[in-house]
Formats: sequence, C-alpha cells, structure tokens
Amino acid sequence: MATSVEVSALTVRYGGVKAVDDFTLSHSSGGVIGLIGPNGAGKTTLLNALSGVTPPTSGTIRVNGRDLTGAGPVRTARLRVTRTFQNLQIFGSLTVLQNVMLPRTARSVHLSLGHVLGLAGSRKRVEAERRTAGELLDRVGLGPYAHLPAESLAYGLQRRVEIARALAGDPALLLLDEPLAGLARAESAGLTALFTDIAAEGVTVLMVEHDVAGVFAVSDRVLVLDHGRLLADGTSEQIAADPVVRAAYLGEET
Ligand SMILES: Nc1ncnc2c1ncn2[C@@H]1O[C@H](COP(=O)(O)OP(=O)(O)OP(=O)(O)O)[C@@H](O)[C@H]1O
Repeated sequence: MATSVEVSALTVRYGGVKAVDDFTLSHSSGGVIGLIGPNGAGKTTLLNALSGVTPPTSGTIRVNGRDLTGAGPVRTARLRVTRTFQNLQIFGSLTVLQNVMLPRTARSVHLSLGHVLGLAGSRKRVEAERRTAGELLDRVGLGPYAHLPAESLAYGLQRRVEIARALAGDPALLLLDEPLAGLARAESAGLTALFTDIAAEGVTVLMVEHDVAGVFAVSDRVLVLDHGRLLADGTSEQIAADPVVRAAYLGEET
C-alpha cells in the first residue's frame, strides 16, 4: 500500500516572514512528487518542517496516519521519513559502507556497545546490517565502492551515498533536497532513473529541485510553491502548460 501523506495548513514563520504559508497536501498514490518554485519560495523550509528539522508554527503533518508534527528529526526518521540535504552531509573519512550502516547501527546503543565489547549476538546483528547495507549499495550502483572512503568518490557518486544512507532508514517518505544540483546531464538522468526505481518499490519520493526539466521528466505529481504558498498542483504536463506558473516561475507574461 502506498504511503499516505497528509499535511494540513502548515505554516512556518521566521519572525515576520511566512516561509511556508498555509500549505496543505494530501497524497496517497505513491510515486515521485516534484516540488519547484523560485528562490526563496519556501521549498527547503517545507522539507525541513516535514523532516522534523524545523518545527512548524502551526498546522499538522501525518504520514501513514502518524502525527509527526514537531516530532524532531530523530523521531521523524524513526517514523520512516528520511532525507538528503542540499549540501552533502556524508562522513568523508568513513567508507561508503560505514556511511550507509550508520542510521541503523547508531539507532541501537546496545548494538554499538555490544559490537565494541565483542558480544556474539551483537556481532551477528552487525553482520546482518552489513549485508543489508551491501545490498542497498548494489541497488544504488555503489557496490564496487563499498570499501573506499566516501570522500574519494566523484561528486555524483557521493550524492548516491547520501541517498543510500537515507534509504537505509527504510523510509515510507524520502525527501530529497536538490539531488540533481551540480550534476552533469548523464549523472542527472542516472539519478532520476534511480528515483523512479525507488518509487516503484513503494517509497514515496518528494524532491525539491531547480532543474525543472529533470523534475518534469521524473515526477508523477508536481507542486509549485511561491511566497510560501501552493501556487499549482498537477501533472508535469499540466504544470508545464499552466500560464500562472509560467508567469510566476519562469517570469513570462500571462
Ligand atoms: N533560518 C532562517 N531565518 C530567517 N529566514 C529564513 C530562514 N530560512 C529561510 N528563511 C527565509 O524563508 C524564505 C524561504 O526560504 P527557503 O530557503 O525555504 O526557500 P527556497 O525555496 O528553498 O529557496 P532556494 O530555492 O533559494 O533554496 C526566504 O524568504 C528566506 O529568506
């Protein structure tokens, strides 16, 4: 069953600025949702609110019926909403595999302690986590790089490390903040194909992105934010043809 995402009247204020203004979304059909809008439209703030990084001023967030409003990033991740960041946040000196194992092993203090103490049960669990992380790396095309320090990989591959780590948290909802930024066209195409695969496996993917062509190519539903408000909501074709969007976002005359 696809993830249900219910966001109701979400508002995030920074002093006098309403970065997100009365945002409502109901989504239960899975797939990839693209979130676009001009600079300063509130896209990252919305992602931060959905991932528990920024507490909303008002409104509610429910995923699969569970109230995540104000849950904070750790609990939100436990409730299967994970994310990547606009600026890569990977541990460069750790191996690719260690980066991907982190969310699952760090979740369990007993597991980490037991592993340090060499307890047999913990060793088995860590081995199982290693296998799971290895499978994840194969899935995102990073299998051959598993034992290299993450910092030694090309930028496009480092993006995949972050995506694999977010997937290791077993998300129902995966939030991606500008995943295509700084990538060459072929790398972008490879990543968007990966997002389609992830969505096909039942993870709802919400992607903030400036590369509008990339968003239109991959998204089943596109949301347009402007001044914190939802300006338009439809298929890629509908949004591409919407004169209001073209005026607000692409700067065209209506
Ligand atoms: N920590 C903050 N404190 C004060 N104002 C903020 C903060 N973060 C964002 N804002 C303001 O909130 C509004 C929305 O910013 P946000 O970064 O969410 O937009 P965005 O659509 O992600 O922009 P961009 O595409 O440039 O990344 C902007 O007016 C911004 O200046």
